Amino acid sequence: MAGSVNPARSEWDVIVVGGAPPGETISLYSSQAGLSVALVEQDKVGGECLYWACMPSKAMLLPVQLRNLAIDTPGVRQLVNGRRVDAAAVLARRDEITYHHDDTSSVDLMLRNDVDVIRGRGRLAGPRTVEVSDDGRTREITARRAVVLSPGTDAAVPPIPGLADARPWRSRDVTNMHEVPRRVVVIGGGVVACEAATWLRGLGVEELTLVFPGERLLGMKEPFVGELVLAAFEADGISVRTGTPVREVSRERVDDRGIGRRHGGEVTVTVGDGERIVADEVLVATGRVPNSRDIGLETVGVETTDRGFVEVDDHLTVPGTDWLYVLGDLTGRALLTHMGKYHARVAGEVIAARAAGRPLDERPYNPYTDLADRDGAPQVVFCDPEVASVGLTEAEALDREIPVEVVERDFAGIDGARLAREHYVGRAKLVVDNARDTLVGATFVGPGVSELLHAATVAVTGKVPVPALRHAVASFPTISEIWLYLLEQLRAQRAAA
Ligand SMILES: Cc1cc2nc3c(=O)[nH]c(=O)nc-3n(C[C@H](O)[C@H](O)[C@H](O)COP(=O)(O)OP(=O)(O)OC[C@H]3O[C@@H](n4cnc5c(N)ncnc54)[C@H](O)[C@@H]3O)c2cc1C
Ligand SMILES: NC(=O)c1ccc[n+]([C@@H]2O[C@H](COP(=O)([O-])OP(=O)(O)OC[C@H]3O[C@@H](n4cnc5c(N)ncnc54)[C@H](O)[C@@H]3O)[C@@H](O)[C@H]2O)c1
Repeated sequence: MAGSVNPARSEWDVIVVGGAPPGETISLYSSQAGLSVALVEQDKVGGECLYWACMPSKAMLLPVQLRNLAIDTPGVRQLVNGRRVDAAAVLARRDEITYHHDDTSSVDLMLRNDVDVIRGRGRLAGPRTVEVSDDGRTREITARRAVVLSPGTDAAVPPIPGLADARPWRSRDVTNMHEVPRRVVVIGGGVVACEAATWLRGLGVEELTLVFPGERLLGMKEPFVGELVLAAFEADGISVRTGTPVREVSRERVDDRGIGRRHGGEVTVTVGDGERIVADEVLVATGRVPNSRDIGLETVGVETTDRGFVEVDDHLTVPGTDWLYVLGDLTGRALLTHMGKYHARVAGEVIAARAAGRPLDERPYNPYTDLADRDGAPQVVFCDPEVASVGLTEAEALDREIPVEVVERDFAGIDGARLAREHYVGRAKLVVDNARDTLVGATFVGPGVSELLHAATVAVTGKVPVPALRHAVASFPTISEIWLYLLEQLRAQRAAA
């Protein structure tokens, strides 16, 4: 069996299945707590995030944002002279960011921290038991304290006639593309679709169409988000077909030359009332399927939800057990790397406490309880303009019967925004729980707003009273002064009420 572990060894305190950042984090936490740990990874330590998702996508998005900033900045615009980014240079840098898919440094980090790395496919084979298969060989290993599952998700391919047979690009292809097709149709209007559209167009796709049945781009966010992103996409020459179902996909010549290379000849995507869009590649970006099939859940009597996720309690423990933990996307809570790493820190504390026989205390903000998912996870969508949000939207707060007051305004008149770009377009909204006078949600759209988000996350998670926020003074001239303008508007609204 490949790996760095004595093949005769068969027992550890903690066994982790899946080596993306959540799996790495809990391995380090458990090892630092003095527990012996084996991390089982079937592919590369670093996982989807490092090689196929967050990191390669951001490596392509940041140069595109920078180029857009340049063409909106007199004095720098002239240097760019209308050109798009140098795709070959951006893709080369992307490959450096993903370490050319070499996981040596991630494995070394584990080994330096006394985490044993076992290469192979892990599968539960009964309580505290994991079967690992690699290269046709299988062995069973056992955990004295905990088994942790973090096997993530895969891209969904909806049952649209002809789609699967056309071998569409999926998220791994578009994040690891080696060729820039001239014409692309993106099926979907969510996070992957919006980010991918930004870098596809930025890297030189000439005809780009997004198609999906929903009303708005990023439909789960505040309504103004989709409107502003749509306007920016259309201004950049991207065609967006909202409210448009995809009927059929066909491709005469299928020739899958591997991830990130064209998978065949022309593709025809039939949409709406029969309109046919012809492209060189079609990308499917319609959500994720959890990797819960064939990980042996049935051997310990655990069922998945209808969508294939595994429900856990707020200690990230599978109910009815004190040894089986689930982290990251497989929980279905928030499909985000930072939330998976947060799960790992919470579960890491729980495992260490249980191993030491310490009770899990129930005080507010104790380290053993996942609070952040309940209040709404922070997320940045790195299209241009960026979208940054945390907590509940107004609609979600109303659904929870929270007495809501909202304040919403654009960035006009804010000197930091005038300085940031010649034509800064952005908008922000705070959702306030009127009874408690604390924020329950915040959304920002605009260039550079990702850096505004953590202040909002602190305010929401810390339940900072609005009167206290008034004393948190934003520096001049930054775009953070949006906070000042929103709070002043709230004050005026209240005075007028
Ligand atoms: C295109 C794209 C961009 C994204 N960008 C961002 C972003 O900017 N920020 C953000 O927060 N989130 C982003 N996400 C989401 C983020 O990638 C996921 O939330 C995160 O990777 C989830 O971590 P995970 O541990 O649950 O699973 P994964 O990252 O999917 O990792 C699972 C690991 O487990 C391994 N594995 C699976 N089954 C087994 C098994 N049976 N045995 C052994 N090993 C196994 C896999 O090989 C893999 O290494 C993005 C997602 C996509 C698709
Ligand atoms: N920056 C980030 O934080 C980041 C970036 C990328 C992905 N992610 C994570 O990855 C997850 C998956 O992203 P995603 O964009 O694949 O899913 P999503 O849930 O964000 O969006 C799915 C989109 O597909 C559309 N859709 C669904 N079925 C369809 C069909 N049959 N035909 C056409 N359109 C259809 C939906 O209307 C929606 O617009 C997200 O939950 C997100 O948390 C995060």
